[in-house]
Amino acid sequence: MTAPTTPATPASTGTTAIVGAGVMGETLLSGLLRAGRSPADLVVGEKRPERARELTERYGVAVVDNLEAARRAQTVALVVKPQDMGTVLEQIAPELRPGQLVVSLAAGITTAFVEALVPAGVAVVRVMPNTPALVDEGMAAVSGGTHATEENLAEVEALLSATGKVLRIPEAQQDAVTAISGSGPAYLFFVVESMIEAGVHLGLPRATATDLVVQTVVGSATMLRETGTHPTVLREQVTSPAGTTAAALRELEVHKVRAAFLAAMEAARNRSRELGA
Ligand SMILES: NC(=O)C1=CN([C@@H]2O[C@H](COP(=O)(O)OP(=O)(O)OC[C@H]3O[C@@H](n4cnc5c(N)ncnc54)[C@H](O)[C@@H]3O)[C@@H](O)[C@H]2O)C=CC1
Ligand SMILES: O=C(O)[C@@H]1CCC=N1
Repeated sequence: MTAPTTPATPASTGTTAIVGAGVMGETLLSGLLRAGRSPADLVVGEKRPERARELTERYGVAVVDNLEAARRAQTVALVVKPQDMGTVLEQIAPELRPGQLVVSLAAGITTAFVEALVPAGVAVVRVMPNTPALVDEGMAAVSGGTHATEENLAEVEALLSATGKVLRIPEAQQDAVTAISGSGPAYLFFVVESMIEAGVHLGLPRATATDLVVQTVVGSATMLRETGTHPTVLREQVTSPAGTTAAALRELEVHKVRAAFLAAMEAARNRSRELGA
């Protein structure tokens, strides 16, 4: 039996800055607040003024310019698009000082890229999170850069374990991890959408089809986690000889769904590499 992950309260690590408060930045921010961090210990850098106002109203956090965020913080989490990382690092570099920790959550961006743009003595950690962190069911993978210490990695793990499970991995695996757990929620939502549409096609009301699909996904995911049983075994348990499931699975094979997942995840891994090149 695998125990569900219990969100932990992050250790007190001084002020944390979140630069880039879009989907993932807000996910991190709200998770830290749910885990008991005080809004006074958090500071946000966000370039869209209307978004900045929204975050201050919703969470009571200070939104300041990026330089000020870097000045105030001990740990700076960068949650902008990979294409914006160079600009943001160049903006904040004058305020970064030895002993600070920079955490990049951007797909593809390597610790070497970040290290080349920050002063010597600034530690760098790379993270690939995912959006289920919004409901404390996130999956984050963490890799240390050249100068990251055990203490730096432990701090980032504590920050992220507030919103789900955390794995420490070699950085060489980060692009593949991005293709699995980083982008993975989108594949599952796509499957859910497809199943709901199919239910509607079979004549069910949309609301009924949605309830059936969502609970089936939650129940199946809970079985996987709580029993620890291999998915093949669980699938076989549903598949009666010459039954309905066998008929459906044959169609999934005919339509090459397995091959499609392999191609899709290779494409995501390759795109992650390109973003970091
Ligand atoms: N959305 C997701 O599921 C995941 C996203 N990520 C990574 O998180 C990062 C952000 O992604 P999203 O949140 O989806 O994008 P987003 O577009 O929702 O958020 C990016 C935010 O950064 C702000 N921004 C851009 N330039 C800025 C600057 N110079 N200073 C301050 N703020 C600036 C934008 O206004 C925006 O609010 C990306 O690097 C992505 O690879 C990683 C894992 C999952
Ligand atoms: O689509 C993207 O590039 C980001 C990284 C992983 C999930 N979303």
